[in-house]
Amino acid sequence: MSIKKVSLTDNEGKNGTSRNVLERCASVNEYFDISFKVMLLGDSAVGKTCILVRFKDGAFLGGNFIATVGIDFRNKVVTVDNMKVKLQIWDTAGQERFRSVTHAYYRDAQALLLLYDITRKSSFDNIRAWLTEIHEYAQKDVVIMLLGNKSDMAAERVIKHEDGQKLAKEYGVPFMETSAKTGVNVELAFHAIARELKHRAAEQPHEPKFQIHDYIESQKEKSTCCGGLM
Ligand SMILES: Nc1nc2c(ncn2[C@@H]2O[C@H](COP(=O)(O)OP(=O)(O)OP(=O)(O)O)[C@@H](O)[C@H]2O)c(=O)[nH]1
Repeated sequence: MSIKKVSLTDNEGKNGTSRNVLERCASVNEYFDISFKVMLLGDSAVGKTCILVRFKDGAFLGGNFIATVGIDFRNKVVTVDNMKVKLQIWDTAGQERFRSVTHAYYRDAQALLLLYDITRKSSFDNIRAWLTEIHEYAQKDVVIMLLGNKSDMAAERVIKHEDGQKLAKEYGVPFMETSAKTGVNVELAFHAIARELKHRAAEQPHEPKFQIHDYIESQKEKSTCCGGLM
């Protein structure tokens, strides 16, 4: 699989990425009605690339860990209420040395998936610092979702589900635990984001406001047992 981890370095700057983007845009011709940019953020090795690969290709990138260099993206079109919603999903490098590169992309994102690793406390402790960066660089109304990844690693867990929930509540953002390995809640996370963004963009005055928290709770069982998200 060719996704990982090479697109631009500190020295290449934004031009390297623009070229990359144009090449990819030319090759993407799947029909869509509306398009949004989503970014994956969080410490190195929390599983951002694996979550993206699971969602895009339905596969798990096991084996040796190779850190992302700079930033890369993949597109996926999902259907929301008969509307084709294209998610352009940016996978960022979690390593500190790439921060200045990734900051430049925050302001274009309509949604941010912020990940920690349930087996690594430091990745959870750093979530507050990530949220501070988000508030500094992202759009004010950006949709944020907190994900505790690697939920399949029950024996190594150090962050309780309730702790993730509590932190998310403090910041008023939706939360779920995911596993790129088993696929648990991965589709659901992206579908909830797509739905929230679509409703914001195409909201009718007479329609009740979309409630992302309620949607997630109502769909959780379906996504794990039957693969039938609505
Ligand atoms: N068991 C398990 N391992 C995972 C999961 N997600 C990722 N991993 C492993 O964790 C390591 C890091 O995953 P990546 O997706 O490369 O992490 P990343 O956040 O993209 O890292 P950077 O590119 O450095 O920012 C890899 O060895 C993956 O195989 C998961 O849900 N479960």
